[in-house]
This record gives sequence, C-alpha cells and structure tokens, in this order.
Amino acid sequence: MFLEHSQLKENTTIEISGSKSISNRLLILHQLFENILIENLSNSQDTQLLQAALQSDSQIIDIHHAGTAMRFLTSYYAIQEGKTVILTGSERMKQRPIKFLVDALQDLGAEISYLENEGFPPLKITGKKIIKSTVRIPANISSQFITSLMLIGAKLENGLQIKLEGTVTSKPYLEMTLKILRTVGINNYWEGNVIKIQPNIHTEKQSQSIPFVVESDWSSASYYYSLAAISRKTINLKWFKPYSLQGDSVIKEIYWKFFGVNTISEGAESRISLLPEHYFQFPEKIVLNMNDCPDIAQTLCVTATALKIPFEITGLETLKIKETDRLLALKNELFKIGCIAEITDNSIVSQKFFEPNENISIATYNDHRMAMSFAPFCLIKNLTIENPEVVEKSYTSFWQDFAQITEKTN
Ligand SMILES: O=C(O)C1=C[C@@H](OP(=O)(O)O)[C@@H](O)[C@H](O)C1
Ligand SMILES: C=C(OP(=O)(O)O)C(=O)O
Repeated sequence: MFLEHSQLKENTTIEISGSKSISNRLLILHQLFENILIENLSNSQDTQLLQAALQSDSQIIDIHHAGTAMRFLTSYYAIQEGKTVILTGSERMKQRPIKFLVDALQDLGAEISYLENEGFPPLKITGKKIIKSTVRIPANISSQFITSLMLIGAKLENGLQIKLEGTVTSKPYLEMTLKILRTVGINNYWEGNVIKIQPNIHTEKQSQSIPFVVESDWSSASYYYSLAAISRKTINLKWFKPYSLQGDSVIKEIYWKFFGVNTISEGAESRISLLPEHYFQFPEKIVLNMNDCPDIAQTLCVTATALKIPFEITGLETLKIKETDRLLALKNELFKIGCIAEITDNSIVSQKFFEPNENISIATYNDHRMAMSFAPFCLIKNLTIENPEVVEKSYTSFWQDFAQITEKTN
C-alpha cells in the first residue's frame, strides 16, 4: 500500500470496534457458562476465527495467527469430555511456545500431546473431566496461559487455584480476566502469587442473557494517538469509556506525559477527543517500562522517531514471541524511517536519528501492528507498507479509517 505524504483532516471521528481481548474472553465464557449477549464484538479476524472454532464440529481447528484463540482453546478443549481435536495454526503459531500451559493442564490431568515439535502447536487434545484444583505455572512468558486457565477455572468441580511462579508479565491482561469473570458472576481473588477462581454454582446455562457491551479496542486507538501526536491535530474516537478494562488504555497517560496529547471524554456515544497541546515542550528522552502494555510499544517507537525524541523502552521480553520477533522487526524498519536502534532481549533504545532515504518500504513480517504502527509516518514522508492486509488480524477496517482521516498534502 503506497501512502503518499499526507496531512491529518481536522476533527474527524473514527469508530473502532470492540476490544479483541475482551471479546475473546467473552466468547469462551459464553460457550462455557452463560448466555452473554455480546454487543460491539470485535470484528477482528482473530475474534472471527475463535467464534468459528467454537461453533465448529470439525476435528481439526486451525486458528491461523490468533495467539489468544490458540491459548484459550487449549484449556477449553481440555475439558470438553468425549471430544478430540487437533488444534493448529499458522507456521508462526507453530513457533510460538505453549509448553507451560500444556504442562499445567497435564498436571491437572488433561490429555494433550504434541503432533510436531515438543512445546509447540499443533496439539492433539482429548477432553476429560478434570478433578484436581491446584496448579503452578511460570508467569513470565505469556499472561495468555494464565488467562486460559482462569477462564475454565469455574467449570472445575472445586474451582482452580493457580500459583504464579516468577515475575508476572502483561499483568493488566490478568486483571481484565478477573474483572470480566466477576461481571458474569464468577468469584475470584488474586493475593500474592495465587489466583483463585471459585467454582460456578450453576450447572446449566442461564436462560436469560446477560448483556455485555464491549468497549472499543485501546490497542487500535493507539495509532490515532500517534497521528495526533505527530500532526498536532484533534481526532475523535468512539466507543471508549473513561474507566477501561484494558491495560492499553494507559496510552492516554503515556501520550499526555511524553507528547502532550490530552484525552477528553464526552458522555455522548462514549466519545473521546485527542487534543494535542500546541506549546508542549517535548522531553529530552522517553524512558519507559512497557511490560504492562506490550502491544503499544511499536506505536510509541514510531511516534518518537517521527518526532525525533530519543527513547529507552524496557520490559519488552514478550515481544520476541508475538506475531513476529517484534524487537528485531522494529530495529530493521525503524532504520528505514531514520532511527538507529539497539535491541536486547527485552529492550529497545534509540541511538541516533538521521534523515531517511526516499522510497521507504516497510516490511510487516505477518504482523498487523508493524503495518499500523508505521502508517502514521506518512505524515512525514511518502511510504509503502508491504502486505497491508495483515491489519485484518486485529483491525479489519484500518485502511478505510486511515483513508478517511488523512488527505494528500497540498
Ligand atoms: O490476554 C490477552 O488478550 C493478551 C495478552 C497479551 O499477551 P502476552 O501475555 O503474551 O504478553 C497481549 O500481548 C495480547 O495481544 C493479548
Ligand atoms: C500479540 C497479539 O496477539 P496474539 O498474541 O493474540 O496473537 C497482538 O494482538 O498484538
């Protein structure tokens, strides 16, 4: 996709679909416990794949690139008594680890085996009744493993006590799971390194539906914060509530502190306005730990490069095992837009900014967030985004919305 050097239209309103993370949790819970009437469900491909899997009778379930779907379905199928499935995904999914989740489920008594490489999908899962109710799991690889266990916890006879080992990564995603479980009536607590999910007292699905309106996706909103920060123009977004279940809503604070983008909430249609301060003094350097919000790290690095603000971002150890090795992908592509960056296993630090060449072409590595986070750089220069269709994984209408909000510079 060729993005000609553009400017932002003043005061446009963009409607973003429901949070992918919330939607995927609700779909599993709907299937297991309650008739949840889900409104503003994410229209992301990952959510559609999970929904299709849950409705499918097939013995082979292919969830392509959808990490949360892969992880959540592993526990879900482990307790579907009398059913055997092969759960597989894209070539990249076969490189994304799942061992600690499988180990934990096997400790609980689940029947799961690896069909190709030990520790990675595809998996063969034969659903069984699980009797045990305590389990340990390393918490520093992916919070999705823990959420996966939490989502089935209340379905087990005695509930589930999960002991977290090591430092907890992506913590707000676990808090999101706990809050969602509570809203559908599943009691739980998190004390020290123990998460306890109480058993659900209802054996049958309730006949009456519980309505749940999914707030819009804050990770998707991050690209508009980047556009507002670079252009210094106002953007309006819908449907965002002031108090969010999503950890990535911290983008409000981050973009206020480092880029002077103010977020104003208006009650009507849960609209927020991103208002950049005109006389904001940019910091000399951005120093930030993003372990709580790994999905918006790419957005921040591109904004900082566009504004030539040095950055030192830490806490990024999970980026290596996402849709691609995001640290390496960032280092390579930031260079094309004028930033020399150094990476370690968990950090990225800018070393130097320089004037980039013409004819910039950004590779996207099968990663939706590479495409969306680099797109705002067209406010600075012409650029091409390779394989633009990758955005569908989380934000199907991204390019239509992007075209609506930008126009060619005169
Ligand atoms: O639970 C979730 O919905 C997610 C958790 C995070 O993964 P990790 O815990 O693997 O960092 C995040 O990156 C992912 O996009 C969604
Ligand atoms: C990491 C992501 O997704 P997943 O792990 O669910 O594939 C993401 O959406 O950035």
